[in-house]
Amino acid sequence: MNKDVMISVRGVKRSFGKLEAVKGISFDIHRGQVVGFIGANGAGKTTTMRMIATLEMPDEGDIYICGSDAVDDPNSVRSKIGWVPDDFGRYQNMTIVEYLDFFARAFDYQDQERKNRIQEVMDFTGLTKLKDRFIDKLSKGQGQRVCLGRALLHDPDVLLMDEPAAGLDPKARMELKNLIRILAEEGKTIFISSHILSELSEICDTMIFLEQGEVLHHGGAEELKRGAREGVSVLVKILNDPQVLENWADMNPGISLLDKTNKGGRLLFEQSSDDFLAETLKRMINEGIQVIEFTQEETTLESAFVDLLNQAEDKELASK
Ligand SMILES: Nc1ncnc2c1ncn2[C@@H]1O[C@H](COP(=O)(O)OP(=O)(O)OP(=O)(O)O)[C@@H](O)[C@H]1O
Repeated sequence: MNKDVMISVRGVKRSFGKLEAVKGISFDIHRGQVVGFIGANGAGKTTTMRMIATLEMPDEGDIYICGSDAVDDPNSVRSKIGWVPDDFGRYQNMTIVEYLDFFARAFDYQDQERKNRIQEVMDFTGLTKLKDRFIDKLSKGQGQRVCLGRALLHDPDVLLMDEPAAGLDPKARMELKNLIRILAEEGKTIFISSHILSELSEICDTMIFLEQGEVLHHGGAEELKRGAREGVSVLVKILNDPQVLENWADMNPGISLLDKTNKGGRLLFEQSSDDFLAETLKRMINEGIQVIEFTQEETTLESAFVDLLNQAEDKELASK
């Protein structure tokens, strides 16, 4: 196997009773990459992450972390990964420093080396000032930093983060993003799940989209936007009844209504050339539509994702 492949998932399946949560997915993640794992609720993200973290066994398929087999050699895998779950067990009457000390001992750090490592991790995650606070009394963001700190104690090459930004306020999200950026610069391979697309696109090199247990897309944000839809979306506001715009789009091949708004709607033009747009606008006006706004929209990651889902649904319907 290529030495640069840090996470390799090959034909992995996992069912719970009759429910096929993960349906034979495959992907590779390379050294130093920050990869977003995106999908709706129930898409199978946590199940996949838990299998990579050796907390769940696949029914079929293989998972390798830095070349070690997650099924046959889970202990070796555990020493190479840092697992940041979406929440963690908050023991009572235990301070942050005691908590980190417990795990540092489990990782076999001795004496001064242990103290130094805990201090480094607390400095990095901004926990030094809070070190004597009880972990069951921390805010969501502080708790998330403790989770990250614990995951970093043994200096793993691979970091798996399940919904790390969920429930954080904007400042805490920004701080988390900065920490992820620094870790990526240090060469760590980071795999992060989330439903928040735009947020991940800022920090991820590539994204893997999961839908009902299958990989729909694996690539960069720009690639996704390009591949999602041909043509261009235009927001049109009119003075007439919005129904007029829908009727007009129905009669014009190559133009369709993406969605209605209270003042018009978003149209999809199959051709995106400026000439075609200018010609169409002229024709709309000549045909009695009182256009007050005509704005070409950039494809957002969210709309690209929705288009991708629609395309997948259309394909499924066509195959039935
Ligand atoms: N232990 C389990 N027993 C039964 N069903 C499960 C179990 N774990 C997950 N599932 C089901 O498997 C599917 C995938 O769940 P999973 O938690 O992996 O999705 P997810 O993409 O992480 O969703 P979310 O964003 O809501 O966390 C869901 O339908 C879920 O109900």
